[in-house]
Amino acid sequence: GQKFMPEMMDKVRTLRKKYPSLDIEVDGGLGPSTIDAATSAGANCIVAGSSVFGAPDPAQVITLMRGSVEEAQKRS
Ligand SMILES: O=C(CO)[C@H](O)[C@H](O)COP(=O)(O)O
Repeated sequence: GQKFMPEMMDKVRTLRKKYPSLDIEVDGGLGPSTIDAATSAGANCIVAGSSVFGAPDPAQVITLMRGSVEEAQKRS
């Protein structure tokens, strides 16, 4: 898959500030090591391929990423 692009998170942050209830999707390179950067910038729709399908326990990775979205929403 596409590598995570941290430099795009400013764009996500700007959109989130302007549109508090918009669905903002990030796709590419998302997994346990990158999810918090995306969700704290304001992403709430997460597309993930390799980190889920390549995991020994896919459900655990999904739960972790969902938790990251929820935690970021609580902080906002
Ligand atoms: O559907 C896709 C491409 O068609 C996604 O971009 C892809 O599955 C993302 O993969 P990864 O999480 O491994 O970067």
